Amino acid sequence: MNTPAQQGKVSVSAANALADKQGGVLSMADEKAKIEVRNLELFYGNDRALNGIDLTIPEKKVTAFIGPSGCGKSTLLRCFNRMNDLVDICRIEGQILMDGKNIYDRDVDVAELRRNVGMVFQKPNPFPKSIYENVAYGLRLQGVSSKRDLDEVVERSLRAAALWDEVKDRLNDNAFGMSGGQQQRLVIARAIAIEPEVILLDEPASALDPISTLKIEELINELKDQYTIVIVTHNMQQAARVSDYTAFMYMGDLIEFGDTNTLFTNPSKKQTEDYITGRYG
Ligand SMILES: Nc1ncnc2c1ncn2[C@@H]1O[C@H](COP(=O)(O)OP(=O)(O)OP(=O)(O)O)[C@@H](O)[C@H]1O
Repeated sequence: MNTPAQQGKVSVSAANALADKQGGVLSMADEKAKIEVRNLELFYGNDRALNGIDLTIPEKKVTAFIGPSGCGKSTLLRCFNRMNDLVDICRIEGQILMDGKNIYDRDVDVAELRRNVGMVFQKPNPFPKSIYENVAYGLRLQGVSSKRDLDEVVERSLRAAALWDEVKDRLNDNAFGMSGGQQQRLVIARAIAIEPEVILLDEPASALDPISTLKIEELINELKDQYTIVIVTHNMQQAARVSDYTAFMYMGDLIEFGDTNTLFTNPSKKQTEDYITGRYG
């Protein structure tokens, strides 16, 4: 159950975020599993980047991956929509179940998987098209051509991405004319437009100014009622502010996973404590 504070606006500081969450300790026992990672090993050539990860990502919650540079956060995230398939030297062992089905089974349609699992990267990557066409892009690919249907989805997606009011009068302008923060919300609107169930965010705010970062964090908080969200972040305060659950990784291992509040205030492993108190990383 979310606390009222979690359902409301995201606090500005990590301290407040954690204070807001007091009394609302979450338990995986109450969650529905969306993604189950089972004994996942991942190799780049002969180098092992993930060492037998076991982890369950809960449905319609925000899960953050934290840990020092190179510990495997992005690598693990990219397994969830099989982005690593694009890396020739990458090989995986183990399983990733989404709604109980192994997404690495031979009969899985990878294009369909990627429609269902949207991804947003560190650097906003709008297409060199109008704001409208960026959001309509995925639908057009699916063969939707009715202007009324497209208009409706474009507006709904831009509203969901908290961007509609800022752009409704310039939908035909090129997306490159938007600020970085607006571009990132546009990319999120583009992802939402094709109605994925899972949204992967790989350091979505690290290239943005503090105000744009706050908007993205508020947006994440609003989207989690509808989507399962997994976010990689270097910023521990951000993880504390936006996530319900946090996974701490170190050198390809999952060291600790649990309720964000507990992980940041009462970690069970010394390595987690050392990291969150800034002793390394
Ligand atoms: N395409 C690739 N080819 C070879 N090795 C890779 C590739 N991508 C990542 N690695 C290696 O895998 C390990 C994990 O990298 P990854 O980018 O997943 O870590 P990370 O925790 O996300 O780091 P950062 O926070 O710096 O982004 C690192 O040793 C990295 O060098």
